[in-house]
Amino acid sequence: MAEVDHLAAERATARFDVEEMKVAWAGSRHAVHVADRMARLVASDPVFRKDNRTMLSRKELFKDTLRKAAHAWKRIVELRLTEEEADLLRQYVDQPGYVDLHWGMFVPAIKGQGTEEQQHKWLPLAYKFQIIGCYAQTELGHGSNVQGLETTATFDPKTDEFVIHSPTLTSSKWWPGGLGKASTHAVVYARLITEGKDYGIHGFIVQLRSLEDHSPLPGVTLGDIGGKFGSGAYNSMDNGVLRFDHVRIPRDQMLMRLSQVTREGKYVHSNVPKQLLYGTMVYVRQSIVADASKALSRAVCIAVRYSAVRKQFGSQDGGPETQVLNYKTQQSRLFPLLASAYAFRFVGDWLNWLYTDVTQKLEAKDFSTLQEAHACTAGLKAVTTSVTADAIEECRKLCGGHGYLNSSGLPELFAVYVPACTYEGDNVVLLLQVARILMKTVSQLASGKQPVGTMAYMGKVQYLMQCKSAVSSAEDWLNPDAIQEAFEARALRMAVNCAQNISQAASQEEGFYERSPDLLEAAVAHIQLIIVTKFIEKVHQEIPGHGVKEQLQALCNVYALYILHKHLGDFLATGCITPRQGALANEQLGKLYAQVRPNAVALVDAFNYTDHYLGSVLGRYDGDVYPALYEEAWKDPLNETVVPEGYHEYLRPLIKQQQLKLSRL
Ligand SMILES: CCCCC/C=C\C/C=C\C/C=C\C/C=C\C/C=C\CC/C=C/C(=O)SCCNC(=O)CCNC(=O)[C@H](O)C(C)(C)COP(=O)(O)OP(=O)(O)OC[C@H]1O[C@@H](n2cnc3c(N)ncnc32)[C@H](O)[C@@H]1OP(=O)(O)O
Ligand SMILES: Cc1cc2nc3c(=O)[nH]c(=O)nc-3n(C[C@H](O)[C@H](O)[C@H](O)COP(=O)(O)OP(=O)(O)OC[C@H]3O[C@@H](n4cnc5c(N)ncnc54)[C@H](O)[C@@H]3O)c2cc1C
Repeated sequence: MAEVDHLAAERATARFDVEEMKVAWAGSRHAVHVADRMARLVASDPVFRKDNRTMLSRKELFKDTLRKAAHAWKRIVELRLTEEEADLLRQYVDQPGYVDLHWGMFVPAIKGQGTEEQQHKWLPLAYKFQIIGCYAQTELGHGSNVQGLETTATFDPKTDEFVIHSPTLTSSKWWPGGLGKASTHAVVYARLITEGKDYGIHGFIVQLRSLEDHSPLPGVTLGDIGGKFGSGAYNSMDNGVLRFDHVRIPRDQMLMRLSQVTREGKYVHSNVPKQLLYGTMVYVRQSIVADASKALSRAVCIAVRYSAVRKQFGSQDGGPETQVLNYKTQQSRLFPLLASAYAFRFVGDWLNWLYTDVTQKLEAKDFSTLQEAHACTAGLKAVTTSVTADAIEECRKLCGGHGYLNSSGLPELFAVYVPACTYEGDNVVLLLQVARILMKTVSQLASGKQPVGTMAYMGKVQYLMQCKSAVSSAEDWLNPDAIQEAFEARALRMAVNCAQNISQAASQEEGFYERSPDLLEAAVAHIQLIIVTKFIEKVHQEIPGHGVKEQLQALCNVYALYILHKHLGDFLATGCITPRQGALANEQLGKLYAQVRPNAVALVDAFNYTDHYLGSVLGRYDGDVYPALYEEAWKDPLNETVVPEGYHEYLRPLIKQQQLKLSRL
């Protein structure tokens, strides 16, 4: 706790119990406690220092990442941390590195696609870090189009081996995190060829480097693909390039849970949907949604605290200046982002539940919810990451000039976060997947097939296509049914409009292609409906703690009405609401901002972030921003000497030359 609390007055105006809000945010009292312990463990350990990160060279940064990963592992073993604790500890270390891919994709790929025997063999090695793995799918020539990958795995029945080969330059694996320098093994996705036939993409466990001296194995060419956007940020990760020259692996290193190749070379596909091959991506997409709320809440925490400290204008008569947080424009830019952080947190929890439920059904050979899992993970990943990336940049602007300093933490957060819009599926490509499923659902309505899950609202097509909102005052927009109906009608009407337009094209495929910009918007409307619905459902639950439910209710309304205001064109064009009702929603939004204002600092305190994790002089818990900014500036390597290096070579001769010229005049 800080000695001087410059934000004490702000904290005193909160109308709710912050400790209970921490529980609502984290999910349980236990979750608050564990997260708190792990965050403090990391913050108090000098090895995990990160304030100098943006000043390190790429090589220094990479070595620092290796050091932190090794130290984190040492602490996890020494303290016998549980899986939950270890995950949190790694999260608070807050530096992307090979371990993210080892635990986040390599292990899940083996768990999801390996047979029991394969799991038995490989997982214990991975769990103890006797091998380090990555996920090598994307190639130089293809990322989005997984079916277009070119690497081959040709079965050789003579030796009972697969021959892994990169036939072209574009078949080089390109991007996998951890591949460039750290991994000893990879799950490699390649075209399976046996008995002269190409059976498409399958996963294979391939050793890449020696376990003795880390040198690449014969036939394997490996390296890092080069520096990436921003200083520090994702440059701690060794995204890599990999080529194979007829590398042989035993047949049993093909991941054989979904399909097998027999000793004789026969291809056998189990009676399961082939899309299960994409299971690891589905798993990571749902975790990315949970991460979006973390990244967004960090940015919002910094911007809210700083906006409460920063004062500008309003004191002509010598009185106090205005806190920038009191400007209505600051509130209308910032509070929807605060509400979005909470909205993404709750939809992330729900998505995690859905994922677990679908996984259990898959175990029981029930594949009926696979499409729902794909649509929800793809769509929510796309919307939450796009919003979060834009929001971090907005928070930087909300912090004025100081937001542009590395010490604000925002440039690095933006640089590290923005590739989330691309990795694990480009957001446009993923939204088009959602749109395809929407079009399929609309086309099935005529046959009387009742849509289920998050598409169930489409079953009310007769009503939703013609309903008119009953809102007649600003307060009417506080009724969740009014919000729900408007969002459902907008999403359905946009989808039906697209379907009608597509049906007029020469073919379904051509219509889909021509109408894809509209389809993207329809997919976004559907996903926003899911987020709003899950927030409303959350607020309907019993939520303990003085004032907590009321605050969440207000944030839920802010989120919904902000989306309505921002996409008013959709709501009006589809005739769901009138211009007057749109204006009433905006009026209510202004009232909600006033309600949020006294609670704003406490609402970001509820995220319970340590100053170490926030990594921002502007977002400090104690609000003592100016001395920290001043002190931080002097730490820059440029300030190590009063006269800069290069003065004698470049500045002095220039100045002297000009002086000489002037003296001649
Ligand atoms: C200050 C800061 C300091 C540091 C801070 C530190 C941290 C910052 C904070 C946060 C960081 C954030 C997150 C971190 C967490 C994790 C991320 C870590 C690292 C990132 C690693 C990245 C890895 C990767 O990118 S791996 C590669 C991913 N690649 C892709 O996603 C490729 C995308 N393409 C596809 O998925 C597919 O090709 C396609 C687009 C879906 C098309 O597939 P195709 O087979 O061609 O199918 P279609 O013909 O379109 O469809 C056929 C049929 O299948 C259905 N389908 C498709 N996919 C699925 C599926 N997954 N599941 C189920 N069904 C599916 C489709 O609907 C269709 O069905 P139908 O036949 O019924 O119509
Ligand atoms: C930081 C980072 C980490 C990564 N880590 C890994 C990893 O660990 N393992 C791994 O295998 N891969 C990894 N990747 C690769 C990543 O998964 C791909 O870059 C991603 O899936 C996008 O594919 P692409 O690069 O082929 O983009 P492209 O598909 O080439 O996209 C280019 C443009 O084309 C558009 N586009 C493409 N197809 C369509 C379409 N059908 N309709 C309309 N527009 C379209 C896209 O919207 C985009 O604007 C990583 C990438 C990054 C940036």
